[in-house]
Amino acid sequence: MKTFDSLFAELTEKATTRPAGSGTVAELDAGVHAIGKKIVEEAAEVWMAAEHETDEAAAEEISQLLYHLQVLMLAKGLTLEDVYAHL
Ligand SMILES: N=c1c2ncn([C@@H]3O[C@H](COP(=O)(O)OP(=O)(O)OP(=O)(O)O)[C@@H](O)[C@H]3O)c2ncn1[C@@H]1O[C@H](COP(=O)(O)O)[C@@H](O)[C@H]1O
Repeated sequence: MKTFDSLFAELTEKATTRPAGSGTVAELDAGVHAIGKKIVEEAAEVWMAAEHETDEAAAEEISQLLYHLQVLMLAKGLTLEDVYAHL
């Protein structure tokens, strides 16, 4: 099973090697403004799923929000340590 750290390592590799067809590369190319909008959209989906859908649906939406947060971290050049320092 993937973890937050292993996904970040995978996305870091994608950002470096830029394989064709990678959604991560496309999102990084779209820029911080577009990624930020995606985060807001996914956060709303997390909220709605938590209130009105199953626990599984909420967990899936949370995973998507975590993914987009990681893409934003990469776009900004932030590391896991930069974020963990504030936990
Ligand atoms: N975990 C994720 C992940 N979570 C969410 N997403 C993206 O976020 C979108 C969220 O989907 P929604 O359900 O909100 O649907 P949507 O709003 O219609 O989606 P879009 O129209 O924006 O594509 C998905 O379509 C994916 O593009 C993800 N994209 C990739 N990953 C993982 O990231 C890794 C690298 O992926 P690639 O860069 O695509 O190779 C792989 O391990 C993937 O499993």
